[in-house]
Amino acid sequence: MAASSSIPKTIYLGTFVHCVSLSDLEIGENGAIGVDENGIIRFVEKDTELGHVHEKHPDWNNAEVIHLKGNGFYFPGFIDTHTHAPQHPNTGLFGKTTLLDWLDTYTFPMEASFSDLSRAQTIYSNFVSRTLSHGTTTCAYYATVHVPATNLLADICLQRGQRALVGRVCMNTMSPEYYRDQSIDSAIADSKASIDYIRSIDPTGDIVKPIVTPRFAPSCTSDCLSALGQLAKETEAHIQTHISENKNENALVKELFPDSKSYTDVYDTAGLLTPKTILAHGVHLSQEERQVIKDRGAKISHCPASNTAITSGCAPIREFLDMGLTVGLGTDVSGGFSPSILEECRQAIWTSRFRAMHDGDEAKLSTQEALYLATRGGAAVVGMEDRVGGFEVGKEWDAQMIRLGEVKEGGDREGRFDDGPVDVFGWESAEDRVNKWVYSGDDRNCVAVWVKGRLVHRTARFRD
Ligand SMILES: O=c1[nH]c(=O)c2nc[nH]c2[nH]1
Ligand SMILES: [Zn+2]
Repeated sequence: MAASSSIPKTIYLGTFVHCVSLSDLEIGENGAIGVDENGIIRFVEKDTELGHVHEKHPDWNNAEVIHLKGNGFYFPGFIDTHTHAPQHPNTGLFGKTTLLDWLDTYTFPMEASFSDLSRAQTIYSNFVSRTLSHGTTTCAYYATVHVPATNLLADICLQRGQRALVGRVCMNTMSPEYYRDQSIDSAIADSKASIDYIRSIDPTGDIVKPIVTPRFAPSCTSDCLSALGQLAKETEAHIQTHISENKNENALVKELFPDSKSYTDVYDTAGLLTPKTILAHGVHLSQEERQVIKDRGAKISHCPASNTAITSGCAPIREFLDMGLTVGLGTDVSGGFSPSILEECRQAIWTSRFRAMHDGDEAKLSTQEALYLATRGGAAVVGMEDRVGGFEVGKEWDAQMIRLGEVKEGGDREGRFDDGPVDVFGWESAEDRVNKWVYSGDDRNCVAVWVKGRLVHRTARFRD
């Protein structure tokens, strides 16, 4: 169960930055946001001061007040739409592998070791802390095939207050003997057991929810995929899987499913493409496949760091956005080499520029667009667009407090760099400060994080 925490009614004062559309960032200086005891935003005031707020909202006179000092700003919590918590110890370990040999060399041995619950406890609690410290307030997690360890990951997220979709991984074929589901019946029973457990610890699904997780088409027989589609339907659960990440993988899918029209068709036939489905990668999807995904209302998790690290390719995100697909960002640890969605924003921007070198300048993603994918786009991918992703009355307070380094006139750092890598000299506009953060900020700049009004991470610079 979640540690019971009473949240004081709080007024947050300072600069607020969020995306109002794919291409527009709103920067409100001298703002005030009132968050009630349930973590719901009750008012948003622009260009104001505390006295005026108290005059306008007299029943908030006793509310706690948090002033954001210096040159920082509040930003919505990041949403990681695809990552693998058990692969955290392998972060940065991929050598020159590509997907299929990477799985055999690094991934399966690490995931298999999660039969040991104390190991799972160490790695999962570390990874949840790590992602929170980077401002990730919601995460769609792959766990492993093990029910106890998967349930433990859900326990940890609930206890720490991070919103999470937690999935027991299904893989009944083409996987090592030491790490696979032994039958379709046992795979479905184990997934059902994990779904039931996660719903028992958080019946409202406010913080943790289950997600049906076929690893990817080559790891599951078509009967297993169909049984998982049926399970998702019966339990009204979310679904996550990988699709069209790598060319060798696509060739394998063609060989394993000769009667299917395409990779997308394999999932469609199994009933796995729904409005609650998250498809990671999609680098090599044909136009027809993209249209089927759109027609089914399924969503795309763009994982650019992973796509580059294991040399899968550069996903055509501009084309996806132009045709109206819903897209968010995923760190895809440990194909991806960082747990940070801020890093993923940069990688999405770089990848779009590599596409632009062939496709023309329209392919480029702007800073604003990357931030949109990291927040509102991600919220839509995980089905929480009415609750999180921006600062509006009625939304929940999932936010990070960003503080940047301040260079004092004539001052020297004297060896102190704990305020992060971004130096602000004082003449920068608020928009400049956001850009400096996106291109060179890191977790040292994320000094506090809230989920549904609860403080879930803080550093020494919060309130110093
Ligand atoms: O990026 C990936 N990570 C994985 O663990 C995986 N399994 C199948 N396909 C995958 N792709
Ligand atoms: Zn993945």
